[in-house]
Amino acid sequence: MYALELTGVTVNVVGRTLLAGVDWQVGYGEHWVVLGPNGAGKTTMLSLAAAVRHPSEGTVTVLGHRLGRVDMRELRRHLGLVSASQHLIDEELLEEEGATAHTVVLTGHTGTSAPLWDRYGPAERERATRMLADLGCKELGERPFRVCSQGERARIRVARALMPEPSVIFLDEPFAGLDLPAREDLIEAVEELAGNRPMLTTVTVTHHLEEIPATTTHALLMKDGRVLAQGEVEQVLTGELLSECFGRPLRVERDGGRWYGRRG
Ligand SMILES: Nc1ncnc2c1ncn2[C@@H]1O[C@H](COP(=O)(O)OP(=O)(O)OP(=O)(O)O)[C@@H](O)[C@H]1O
Repeated sequence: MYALELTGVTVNVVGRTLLAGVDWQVGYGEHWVVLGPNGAGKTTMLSLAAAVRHPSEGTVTVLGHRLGRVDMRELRRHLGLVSASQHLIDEELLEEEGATAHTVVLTGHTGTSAPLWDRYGPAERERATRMLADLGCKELGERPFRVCSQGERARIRVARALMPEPSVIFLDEPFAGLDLPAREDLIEAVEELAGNRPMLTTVTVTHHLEEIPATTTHALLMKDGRVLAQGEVEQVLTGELLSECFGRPLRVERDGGRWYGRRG
């Protein structure tokens, strides 16, 4: 059984096709990167796999449950989504309330923007502290989220998404806007998550080869709402396929498990 399975998936909105004929299978414990130019359909595909929206045609099966036949809210409890474009929590509200980083992570337990204090016991508080530690930011626990840097917030968001012990975590451009040290810290944290949680499945959308964690096992390239290539990362991240995907000659190099791209 796959963690995620999309078969013949199409997404149409008025007058436009955002995805067409997408087939994709993600096994448990695999770590995928999804690449493609702006507007290729990456976020749209993620929102299907993360049980946020339904396809117009085709089937989407998440953790063995077919969308359309399952309570999406219940299913989402087993999925962690960190996305700049799909705000799942009202961070402004948390900032206004002066919520600490620890409180923001705790809200991941209930999947709410506001903390539901009567739902958090010692076990949840302790877990929130552990999730912050796993993301390398234990010292931020009592710091107001409002004053945390972009890099710190990025890690706090991932810690929050891990609170309900999801089977799959989706990271939609998690490194956007981070400076080099913050980016490297988050990449290292994602690599450690993959290393420490053998059953966790991850799907990361990014624009830059430099941002691909070394633990990535598979890659999928999108172009114009279609899947151009998918499979094991070494087979897919080639100069030839990336040049076709982005529409200009590109060269790809690998060093120490990480990927680098430049014009060809
Ligand atoms: N509800 C909608 N109605 C019309 N067009 C939409 C809608 N949602 C998305 N689109 C369009 O669909 C295309 C794919 O969007 P999507 O956000 O999936 O792309 P993406 O690959 O994630 O892009 P980016 O790298 O820029 O984030 C874009 O051209 C976008 O403008």
